[in-house]
Amino acid sequence: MRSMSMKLHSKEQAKEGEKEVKEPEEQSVRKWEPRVEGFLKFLVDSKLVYETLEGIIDHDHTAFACYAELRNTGLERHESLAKDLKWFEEQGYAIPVPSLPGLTYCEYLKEISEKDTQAFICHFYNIYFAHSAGGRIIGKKVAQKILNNKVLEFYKWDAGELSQLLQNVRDKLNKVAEKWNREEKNHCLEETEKSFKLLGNILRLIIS
Ligand code: HEM
Repeated sequence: MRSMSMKLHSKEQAKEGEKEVKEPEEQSVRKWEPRVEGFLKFLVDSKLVYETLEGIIDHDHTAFACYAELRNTGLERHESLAKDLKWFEEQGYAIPVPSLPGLTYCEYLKEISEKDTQAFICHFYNIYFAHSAGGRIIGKKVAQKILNNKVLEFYKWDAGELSQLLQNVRDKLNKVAEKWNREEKNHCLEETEKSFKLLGNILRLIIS
């Protein structure tokens, strides 16, 4: 899954990226000119996506037992995002309602979680791992440019060393995928592009 994702990065986003820059969020983060309003839209939509994802994982699905293996990984983000939004509110910012990119992604996640485990797992991987890699770079740059270097809860992992948390999840995902045949594995990989598109639309809110 990792190599599939790395190929879909632009050359400006990551060294291993292969895509030419076409969309604004594919430019180097150094060139971004974020504003708090856009960043808040991004945080609100991200909270909705993590809430949806974590709700699906926590819900008892008898037909999709593998989701239960992905509970309590320490990567969960919706509570930290709730704290960050509360902080912005206390600073006097108006918190926007969720916008189309977040709503669209959530609808899609709910839909595939019920009928397409392989696709759902691809999104699970990309959402958490994108945030821990590029997401942290973005968080740092945005904080430098518009938040006086404040480190938001979204970018802190209290459950343990991040590299170890990620490794545990990689192991769990590999265990889940061991049970799939080649066709199912390919189907999971093919979903990567969709995940880039949907997450890219949410990222773009930062510079909207
Ligand atoms: C501005 C946008 C982005 C930037 C700057 C960025 C940057 C990066 C960087 C620097 C890495 C680390 C490569 C390494 O290990 O050396 C990475 C990894 C990764 N990114 Fe992104 N990325 C962005 C957007 C995305 C999006 C939209 C997705 C998926 C929907 C994504 C998914 C991933 C994944 C899955 C990894 C691999 C993590 C792992 O398994 O270790 N990234 N990204």
